[in-house]
Amino acid sequence: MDYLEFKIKCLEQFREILIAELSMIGFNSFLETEEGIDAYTLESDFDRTAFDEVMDQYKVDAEITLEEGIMPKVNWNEEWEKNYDPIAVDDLVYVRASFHPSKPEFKHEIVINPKMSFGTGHHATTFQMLRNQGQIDHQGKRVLDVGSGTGILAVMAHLLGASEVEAFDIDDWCVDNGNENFDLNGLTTRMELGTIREVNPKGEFDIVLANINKNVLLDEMNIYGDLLKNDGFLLLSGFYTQDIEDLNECATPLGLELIAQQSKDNWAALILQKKA
Ligand SMILES: C[S@@+](CC[C@H](N)C(=O)[O-])C[C@H]1O[C@@H](n2cnc3c(N)ncnc32)[C@H](O)[C@@H]1O
Repeated sequence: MDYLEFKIKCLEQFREILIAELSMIGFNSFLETEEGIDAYTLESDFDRTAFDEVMDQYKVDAEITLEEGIMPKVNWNEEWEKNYDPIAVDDLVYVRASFHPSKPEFKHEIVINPKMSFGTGHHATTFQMLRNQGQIDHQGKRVLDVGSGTGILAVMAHLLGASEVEAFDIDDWCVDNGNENFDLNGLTTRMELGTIREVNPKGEFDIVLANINKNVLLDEMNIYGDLLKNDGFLLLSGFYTQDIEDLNECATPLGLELIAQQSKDNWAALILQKKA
């Protein structure tokens, strides 16, 4: 898959609207730069007419100048080999890429080819989510993974014996990558695209996993609570240690009781349990 790259110089106050307009015509990644934005789209998704229309509309007011190119083909395996070492979470699980040798001495092993998605176990949030999953009985349980990224937590749930795992993410690059990782780890479930409101998961879950960010978690906490069975577990991360209180204040009135908390590199992770 080739990605097209557009380096768009523009006035600062037009960045946001240009990102919104380009998102609507299929661009899926943006980098804000000193001079404007770099925008990326899959070559196969690119609609030249729609793009030219957006540029024409804002060209004068936003003082746009444009440079267009194809993102150099990346040899992902080489990139990963340079940047991605395997990682062990305690003695629970060994996370590696497909080009790393296996380590049979670990109880569980996850193979993640992360491409551009978040979730290799190196970040303190993912690491602690995996560790907390290891504390919870997943055997025969129904698990929901919100903001699944590479799919690493969904894979962990599967390895820990979950009978059903549902996963979704708002980023379609993650969905493609997540499904590749599900294939690599023997999960037949498919990652879906969207927010929890759009995906609208059905039925109740024993475990809900959500490593996203403070604002999304606060906004969606009542939905997680509604989706949980009584005594079910909600595992959260993606926020700083100083935000634990805010998260807990939002969770408590929903009947979600904080039963464990930890921090690593100032990133927090919580285990909450739904009480009847
Ligand atoms: C911090 S990463 C976590 C990825 C993985 N679950 C892990 O633990 O490593 C957060 C993920 O949530 C996704 N995301 C952000 N907002 C979201 C939302 N409202 N609903 C679903 N996914 C969201 C992002 O695209 C990203 O892949």
